[in-house]
Amino acid sequence: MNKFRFLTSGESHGKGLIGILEGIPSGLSLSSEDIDKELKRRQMGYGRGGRMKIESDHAEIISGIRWGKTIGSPISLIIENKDWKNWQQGMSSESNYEGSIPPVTRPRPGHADLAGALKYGHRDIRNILERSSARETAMRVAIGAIAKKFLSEFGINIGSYVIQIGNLKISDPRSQISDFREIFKKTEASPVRCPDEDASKKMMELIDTAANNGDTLGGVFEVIATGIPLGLGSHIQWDKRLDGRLAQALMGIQAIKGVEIGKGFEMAERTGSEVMDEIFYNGSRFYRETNHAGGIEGGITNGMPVVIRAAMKPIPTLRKPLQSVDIITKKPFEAAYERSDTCAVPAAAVIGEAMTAIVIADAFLEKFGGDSMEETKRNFDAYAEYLKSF
Ligand SMILES: Cc1cc2nc3c(=O)[nH]c(=O)nc-3n(C[C@H](O)[C@H](O)[C@H](O)COP(=O)(O)O)c2cc1C
Ligand SMILES: C=C(O[C@@H]1CC(C(=O)O)=C[C@@H](OP(=O)(O)O)[C@H]1O)C(=O)O
Repeated sequence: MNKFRFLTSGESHGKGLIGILEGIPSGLSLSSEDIDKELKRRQMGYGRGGRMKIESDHAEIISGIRWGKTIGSPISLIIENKDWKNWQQGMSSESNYEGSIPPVTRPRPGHADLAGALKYGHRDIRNILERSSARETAMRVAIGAIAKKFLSEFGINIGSYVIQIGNLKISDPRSQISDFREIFKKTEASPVRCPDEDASKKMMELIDTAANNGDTLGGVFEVIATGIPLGLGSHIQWDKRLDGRLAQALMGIQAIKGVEIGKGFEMAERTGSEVMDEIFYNGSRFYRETNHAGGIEGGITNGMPVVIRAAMKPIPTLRKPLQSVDIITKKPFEAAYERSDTCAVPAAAVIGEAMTAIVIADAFLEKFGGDSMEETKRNFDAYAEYLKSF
């Protein structure tokens, strides 16, 4: 990733999150409302725990935007952690507060706790869990919102929906409703971000049952990017392939354990004649009648919508005790529980959209990037003309 670069910093219960991004051309209209509406979508979703009642995320724009437009310099953002007020001493950078809260010495299975403490030489696991927390994804969604706004200027839109919670799967919504806008509208109306109304209710019941049993759930979501021009990514080197770049970006979300493009794993059990998308020509352009490939062949977009699925494991912190060993006493204990999400697949889907937008914006800038929006549009329009005349 190089045309669109970003870094985040910030601990879950620290003062806040910081993000710096570079690569957005000058002249893109952008406001903090554009970003906050995506932050709000990430915070909603049935199954979240007590922390989401404390936070109400807002991105403050620190640099890179003047009078509502990008100026071409790096954009930096801050999102405050409202929970910080409860942690001012425990998370202070000042040495005189050392020891003001007891160290965390009990590693939670399924978290970075044990491996992180051993690797970084910490006897207080808080030094690991604060950064491994998915709180950091709020900033990724803020940065993704900027990527989305940029892409929307070129007719590219990115949405998502949940297709599975625990073992409850819905059949592919794209096989029933052909208009993506309709699928996304139904999704936004569902507390679990699932376009199937009946399944949404059953998914909420499953989440309630898991919570009552002190247990947690994972699931699967799908991200769709429409309006994608043919020719993003490349076959010429492993790290330029767009499918590989998307897989890394999605897998880089906390608790995501599987990613597939198009029919993905299902392709492995079918014959070639069942899953290749045949090519047709209608007198003015090449087209496909199917999209099993999920819009990418040979690492290059082929003009069809890009379709990505990601599988999320169940939330690792459970009210039901799990066996672990204290890193100081070396004695077994049953993990204590304070608060946690029961299921965060709906939120992960919104984060998946953001990561997809970031990767696609990067590939888009590689192909069409100018220093200003005007120049980028000129490059894009010239390419569209070239494709028409091919
Ligand atoms: C939106 C979101 C919310 C999450 N909330 C929690 C939570 O409340 N409690 C928890 O134990 N894990 C939660 N997780 C998962 C952990 O962050 C993740 O499992 C952990 O950092 C270990 O990383 P890994 O699962 O990728 O190995 C959440 C993940 C996401 C994406
Ligand atoms: C704070 C967020 O998610 C958190 C991710 C998380 C984890 O372990 O990943 C644990 C929980 O935090 P806490 O331990 O403070 O209750 C979640 O609420 C967020 O999404 O903004």
